[in-house]
Amino acid sequence: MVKLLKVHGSENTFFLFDLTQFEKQPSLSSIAKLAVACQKSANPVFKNIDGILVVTNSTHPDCLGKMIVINADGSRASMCGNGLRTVTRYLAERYQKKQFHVETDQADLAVTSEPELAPNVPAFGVEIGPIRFNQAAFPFANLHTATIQNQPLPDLDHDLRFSAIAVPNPHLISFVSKAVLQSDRLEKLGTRLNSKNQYFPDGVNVSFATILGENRLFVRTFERGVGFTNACGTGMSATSLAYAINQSGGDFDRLVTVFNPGGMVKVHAVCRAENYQLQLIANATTLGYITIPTTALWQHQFDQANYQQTNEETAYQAWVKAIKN
Ligand SMILES: N[C@@H](CCC[C@H](N)C(=O)O)C(=O)O
Repeated sequence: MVKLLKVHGSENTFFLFDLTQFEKQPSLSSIAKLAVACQKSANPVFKNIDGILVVTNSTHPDCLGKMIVINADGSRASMCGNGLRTVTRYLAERYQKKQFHVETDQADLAVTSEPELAPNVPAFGVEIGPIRFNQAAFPFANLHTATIQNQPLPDLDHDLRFSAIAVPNPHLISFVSKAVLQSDRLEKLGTRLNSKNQYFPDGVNVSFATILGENRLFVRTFERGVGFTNACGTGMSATSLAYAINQSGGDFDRLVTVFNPGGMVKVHAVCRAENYQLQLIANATTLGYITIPTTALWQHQFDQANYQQTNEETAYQAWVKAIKN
């Protein structure tokens, strides 16, 4: 029997798949096929997940585990901010620790347990990084610039300004009006840059943000490998950094509140001597526990799964209602 957790951070929903339960490790390609099969499933527990968070042991000092991110379309992502909070919760509960590191594709990231957002709404804080601005980190091409920092890109759009920040997964960010946010421009640009194109050959996560007030943003993201998502943790972190850089001529230390279609997160963006640091703080909700016979899982026979829901979503939705009022 295989165990999976269904989890979310700001309604960015994943299966958390702990590979330490297997004697013989399944391949990442079989997990990528599983992610794709979930999208095609008619079973509401399986369809519409944003990806699979693979958890394995880490050999790195201080790291309680390693996270590998598989997007909904089976592609691999170097990082996932909302996902990392749920992995942090899983490891924190398993090892009874409040502060540790998690190994990710490009860095061992510091994570912490944070005070609950409301009763039964557990919260965690995760470091987001490494942070890069150079063209090779994305990569991007044919845009006639080495970095993209709050500037027009006429090849992509006739009047928007863009910033590009890799954390380390790639993000293209634009601060827009409410009218632009509500238009189809994000979908069109996200679709274009995540299809075969000459500008972002590996695709890019595209976020449109509106400024609601000082240190208050709303961010919507069209994700690489997924499409529209309720929330993108790395996207909101990169957008908060772009906001802080554009709003500040020198040192900054900002706690930015970021609303998104799935809820709200806080991002602590710090710059000391041009050294940027980001911490993302928000919920890590366990929606339920799945058990499924091993053969059924790999043959994508999801009707054989048993799903035990928790009562955490009710508490989370009550919290979302309260923050909107
Ligand atoms: N939703 C995630 C980011 C997931 C990865 C992204 N789709 C990519 O390919 O870079 C988040 O919360 O950060």
